[in-house]
Amino acid sequence: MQLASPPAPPAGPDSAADRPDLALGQPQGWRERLAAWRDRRMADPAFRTWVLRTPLLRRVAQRRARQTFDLVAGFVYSQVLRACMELELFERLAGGPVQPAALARAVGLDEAALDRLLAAGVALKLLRWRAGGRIALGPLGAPLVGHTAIAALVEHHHALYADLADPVGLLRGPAGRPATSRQWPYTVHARPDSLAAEQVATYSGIMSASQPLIAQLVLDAYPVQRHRLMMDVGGGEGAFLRAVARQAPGLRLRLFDLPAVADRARQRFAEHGLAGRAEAVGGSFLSDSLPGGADLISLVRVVHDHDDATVRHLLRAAHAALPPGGTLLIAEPMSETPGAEAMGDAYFGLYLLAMGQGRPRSPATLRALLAEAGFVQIRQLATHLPLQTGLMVARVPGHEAAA
Ligand SMILES: CC(C)=CCC/C(C)=C/CC/C(C)=C/C=C/C(C)=C/C=C/C=C(C)/C=C/C=C(C)/C=C/C=C(C)/C=C/CC(C)(C)O
Ligand SMILES: C[S@@+](CC[C@H](N)C(=O)[O-])C[C@H]1O[C@@H](n2cnc3c(N)ncnc32)[C@H](O)[C@@H]1O
Repeated sequence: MQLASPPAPPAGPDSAADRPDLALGQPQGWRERLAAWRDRRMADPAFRTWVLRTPLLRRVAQRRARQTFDLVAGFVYSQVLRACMELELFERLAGGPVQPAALARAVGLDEAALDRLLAAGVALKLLRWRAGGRIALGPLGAPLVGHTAIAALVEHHHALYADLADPVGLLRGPAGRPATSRQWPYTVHARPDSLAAEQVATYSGIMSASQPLIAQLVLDAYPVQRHRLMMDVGGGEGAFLRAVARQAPGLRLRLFDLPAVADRARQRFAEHGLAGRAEAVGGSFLSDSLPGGADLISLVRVVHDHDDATVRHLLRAAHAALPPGGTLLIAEPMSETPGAEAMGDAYFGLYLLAMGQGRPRSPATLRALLAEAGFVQIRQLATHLPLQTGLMVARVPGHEAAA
């Protein structure tokens, strides 16, 4: 089989790669020069066409083309998922395959419109066709049945979607407050401890609803039961501590959060029969000292919400509130998470930008901040599902006085 040779590199200004007016960089060393040559070839339409016609290379090109198309069209896929969730299709299919006509009547769509959504859902593996033209759950849709955590997160994305309609505008610094930042009022309020109940209700609800994505993963990775008193700082309505209470019956629990949030947590503890074991303390770690007495402090999805100066203050406060030998546990999406890079640096990077403060941090960055605050024995814990959460533990130097 005679393989056509690759086309000669393009010359002249018409090649997209040859825009000297835009080119800013220069390769340094042979590795970068080789990479620059490769990149220029990939920017050449004739070369891409040649690769797609070359059997040994075609599969690579097709995979890259699909990956690129998914980047281009990903926002459409997200909205297909949102439509399926808004119409509760997964729950309606949980009992087995359904005729599209019956589903159309149930969701109030005309059949042609529903057919368009069903075809998209099948293409995205959320749904699948069954014999007789019936529609059923697909491999990605089945785990979403009754998944209130993901449903809550998908529903709350309307603000982020609006903010990312103009991503460069967001990056340049939006004229007004991004819609996402309004969902998290403690990021824009000078005295977050003065936030009223109605101002904290929505975000606290989203966090509680999404806590199941995190809690068991943390508890599988770290034995909280080895401690006496655990204080969850920024603990929200206490969903994480309620999971801890089930896992470690002997552990005393304390939650620290803004007063209006602590009130919600106190009510939830009472509702779950934990009033005698779990206390909720209202305050702000920006202005108040953290209560002492805990030998384990957790920060679950808190550190990434804040810029470095606040993080340094918070870590020093945690260090001061722990006894010698006390432990700090940080659980949150982290940058540079192997296998979940897009989650850490693309999703949370832009999410926290739209939130107006905070950033995803790599374990190495967190390690440096923890060491700066005086923590030692800093280590990252492996989680079986890197999606969404990295875990780090650190200790206050010294040994705890004998109990
Ligand atoms: C024969 C059988 C039964 C199976 C064989 C095949 C097989 C093994 C199938 C596996 C099925 C299975 C177990 C699937 C599991 C699927 C899972 C676990 C899916 C999980 C998806 C998680 C998602 C999509 C998480 C999304 C999280 C998001 C978007 C989080 C957003 C968080 C935000 C906005 C936080 C905000 C807080 C702030 C402000 C940043 O601090
Ligand atoms: C993203 S939520 C995480 C909640 C919970 N840890 C979870 O993972 O579900 C961040 C939490 O930090 C709390 N928070 C924000 N600023 C605070 C402050 N200055 N002092 C105390 N808590 C604060 C918020 O009220 C909220 O409950």
